[in-house]
Amino acid sequence: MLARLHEEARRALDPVHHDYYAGGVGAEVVLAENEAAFARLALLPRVLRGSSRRDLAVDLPGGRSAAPVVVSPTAFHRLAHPDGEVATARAAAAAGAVLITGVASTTAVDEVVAGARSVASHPAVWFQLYLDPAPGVTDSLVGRAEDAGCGALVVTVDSPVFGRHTRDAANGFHDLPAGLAAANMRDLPGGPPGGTRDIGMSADQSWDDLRRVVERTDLPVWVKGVLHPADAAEAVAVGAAGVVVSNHGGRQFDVVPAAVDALPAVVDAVAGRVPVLLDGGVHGGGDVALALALGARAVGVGRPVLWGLAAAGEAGVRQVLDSLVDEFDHALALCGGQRPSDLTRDMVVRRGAFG
Ligand SMILES: Cc1cc2nc3c(=O)[nH]c(=O)nc-3n(C[C@H](O)[C@H](O)[C@H](O)COP(=O)(O)O)c2cc1C
Ligand SMILES: O=C(O)C(=O)c1ccccc1
Repeated sequence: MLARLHEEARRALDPVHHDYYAGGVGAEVVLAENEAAFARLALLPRVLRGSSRRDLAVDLPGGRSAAPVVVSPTAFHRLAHPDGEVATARAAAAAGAVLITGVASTTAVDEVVAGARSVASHPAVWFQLYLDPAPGVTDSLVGRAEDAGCGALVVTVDSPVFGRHTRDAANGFHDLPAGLAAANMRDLPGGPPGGTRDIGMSADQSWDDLRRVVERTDLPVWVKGVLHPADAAEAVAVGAAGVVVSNHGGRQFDVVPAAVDALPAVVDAVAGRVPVLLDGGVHGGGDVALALALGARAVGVGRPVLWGLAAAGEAGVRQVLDSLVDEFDHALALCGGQRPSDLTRDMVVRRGAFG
């Protein structure tokens, strides 16, 4: 299903935009590893203890998700489809999935939330942002997310500098086409009147800057892009509500481990104090089950959502989410589980190294 939608998306997209979505940094080692690492793992099902009445819902700081699959933040959805982030938001809300909408969206966050609300009364939409070098810009973005009705903030910390996307450099893709803009970056302090500020990233950001955000908002703050267990502990110490284990889909640094390989140590460091999400390389319900068994409360999907959006707009995103959830439900049944928390680490083995 996902492979077919990716093929349809490839046909629908400008090849340069397809490369932007699909690509990674360096030799794209990490991009490939994220999926390959799942394929190296296997599940040992438990038997004679399941149920035909399965409950997939998970409660997270910032909202409930009907299943442990959320939409990871990805940039520029109107490159994929004219309905852009509104289509994504409607599909996520209809599926009951948490949507993490990004600062780099081509639709302003209040319109994204309005899209979600047009199909569900209490959709969970979270806002992803970077720590801008100008604190006033970060504060304005947080205010926009709060005013829009977002349920949580997700601060991405794996981008002290922007990743060097190999395919974009080869294709000369650096700017959005005319008519599209990073809508959340309009009319910010220090920005051009009526125009958009560049999305700010800085190698000078510190845990103090993150703490400042935590202290200035009532929203739960997730920290996205953690791989080192000590950083996960630091995130908890500054008041993060949750941690997202992620290597940005292989788009930042090509020398890091696969996300799922970094997950267990982070789960151990956090020691149940906050929930842990994982994204990167999830492309089937079995991957969802593996990540949950290793301690993730839920997983995020980035590119699969973009493929659904490019292939068939809102209906395509819905197909991606529904098929992942349906596959996960089937996997849970085959593992003798009734709810996501029935998947435990003792059920995961390394393929070829069991016993
Ligand atoms: C085209 C694209 C744009 C992305 N933009 C952002 C972003 O603006 N902020 C962010 O935190 N992560 C961003 N990501 C990373 C995703 O949130 C997520 O970590 C990654 O895509 C997960 O891997 P997957 O695509 O294998 O599911 C982006 C990923 C892609 C593919
Ligand atoms: O492309 C990305 O991975 C990404 O994170 C991003 C960040 C800011 C603007 C555009 C994309």
